[in-house]
Amino acid sequence: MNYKFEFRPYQRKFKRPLQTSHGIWEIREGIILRLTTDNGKIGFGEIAPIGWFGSETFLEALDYCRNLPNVISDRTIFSIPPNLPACQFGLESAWESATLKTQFKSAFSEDKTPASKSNHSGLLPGGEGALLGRQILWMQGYRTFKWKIGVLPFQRELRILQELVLALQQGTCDPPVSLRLDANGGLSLAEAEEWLKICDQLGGIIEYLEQPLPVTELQAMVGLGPRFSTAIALDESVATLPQMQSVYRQGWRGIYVIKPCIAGSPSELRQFCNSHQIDAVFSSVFETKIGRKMALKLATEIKNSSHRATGFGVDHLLESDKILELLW
Ligand SMILES: O=C(O)CCC(=O)c1ccccc1C(=O)O
Ligand SMILES: [Mg+2]
Repeated sequence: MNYKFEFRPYQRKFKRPLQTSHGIWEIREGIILRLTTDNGKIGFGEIAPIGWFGSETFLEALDYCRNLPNVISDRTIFSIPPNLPACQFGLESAWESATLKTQFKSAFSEDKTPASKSNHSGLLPGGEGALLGRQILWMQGYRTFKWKIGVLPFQRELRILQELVLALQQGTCDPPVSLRLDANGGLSLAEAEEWLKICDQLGGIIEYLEQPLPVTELQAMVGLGPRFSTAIALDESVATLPQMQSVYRQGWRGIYVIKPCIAGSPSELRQFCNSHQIDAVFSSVFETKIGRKMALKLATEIKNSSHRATGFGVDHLLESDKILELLW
């Protein structure tokens, strides 16, 4: 089968530049794809790379799209090289929605009811902003939160954490409130041990510490696991499917944060997750609703991921993606 291939680059600003231990992020750039079948069916997809996280860069993805012909075949879609995982995701998801028997009602609509918020983790603003951010996200229905650490000096972050935890512990809640800490690979081993000790003392409210050490320190993270009761989740270390396969082979049986939009081919991701009993948390890369729809579909299909909140509570950090409707 052949498909007409069209693409539109987009830019979306963060309301406030996002600070992680990798640096500052001001604008999310991505590409919306549209495939049209011979009989007029349309499918949308999204390429939302994060170069600093281990996928191709936006420019590499753009270059790939610019070099594709106006008409492509199944062979093109299923032979994208592994160094372009966000392109694999974008094209294959556009293909899936164009060839699906029942088409999505609208590529641009999504579920925004408050009830759905409690299944998502809300990403708190960095630093002190987390405290006000928690109040707002709480009122919106979030009960799982994530906060970035390794950004400010340790003592300051510790004081904010203590306040945050006190606020979260007020009143009772079913299911219980939980907080995830994400270091984005920015801690030293000694700092990671310090944070894990503190987490252990907080009585179970910390669901996990995410990517404490850099990608190169897998064995050290494996070694931390049994020494603390707070769980460790890998994120940067499992950015793409080949990385997931590699850390699985190396014995990682802790949590995998899966960002479908940069992981690679959706069908290969389904296959990997359904053939290994991995503890998965699905997470956003600040994609638009186009990429999110496919990412959440995967999260639902992959059975063993159901008990943990998914990390898609991020829209409050970005300008609206309404402009998408004007692309075509
Ligand atoms: O996972 C979440 O809850 C929110 C998404 C998130 O934190 C994130 C979004 C884009 C790039 C990196 C990360 C990260 O988890 O480090
Ligand atoms: Mg992370």
